[in-house]
Amino acid sequence: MATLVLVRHGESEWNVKGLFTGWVDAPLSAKGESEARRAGELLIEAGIRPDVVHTSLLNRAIRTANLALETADLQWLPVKRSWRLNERHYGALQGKDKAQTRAEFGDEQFMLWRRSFDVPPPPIADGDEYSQVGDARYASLPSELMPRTECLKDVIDRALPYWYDQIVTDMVAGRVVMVAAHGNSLRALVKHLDGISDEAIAGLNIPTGIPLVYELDADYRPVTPGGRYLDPDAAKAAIEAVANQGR
Ligand SMILES: O=C(O)[C@@H](CO)OP(=O)(O)O
Repeated sequence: MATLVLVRHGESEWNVKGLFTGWVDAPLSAKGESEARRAGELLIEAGIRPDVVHTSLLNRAIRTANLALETADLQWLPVKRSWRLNERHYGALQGKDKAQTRAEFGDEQFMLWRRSFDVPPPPIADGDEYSQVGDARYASLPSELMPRTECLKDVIDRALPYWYDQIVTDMVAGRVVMVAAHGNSLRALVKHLDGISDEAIAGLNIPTGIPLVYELDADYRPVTPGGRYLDPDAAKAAIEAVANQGR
């Protein structure tokens, strides 16, 4: 049996402002930092000690992992990072206010962009102030792999190679793996793990900063579908809050 810990980064300053974030490198809010430390405490309380950590290339996930590991006295753990764990690229919506977008385009379009499986927002222009083209952290990414927008299906397509090549490989080697990533990149992994349909995935939201633990069988499938949040009550309330963003 393998143990996998998924942690969405703590609340970011752009979560507070209600802005579409995507690949924009928004920092954690003060509350997000304490959520990240709490994630470390929850790991200690649950007696879970990761052997290796995977993060995206975005500071909010990196800092969440750092703060959780510092709290759990595990700063020495090996860490691997990849753009493949980044948040979904939100295209031309990056930097836009969620409530204003909903008011302008209506509920249906807003939710299609936010939660549908295969409808991406319009692409972002390379010269846009919120484009990541030219960002040094993606310098080794071939232009054809650099997203200008993504739907959840695109995120699954770019995250699964990393899942199989890096995360599963670590688990095959007997390591407890922690992944610090994002609302939509974790939705992609959870969809794969739990075999959630393209329709049902629209209803799945991931709360910030609360570790979600999966025990996986020999085929790296969940023993208990949905895994378990280490603080289920806090997770329930936080899931509601994510679902209601922009309202
Ligand atoms: O803005 C974003 O990048 C994401 C996560 O914060 O938002 P949403 O939950 O609307 O997909």
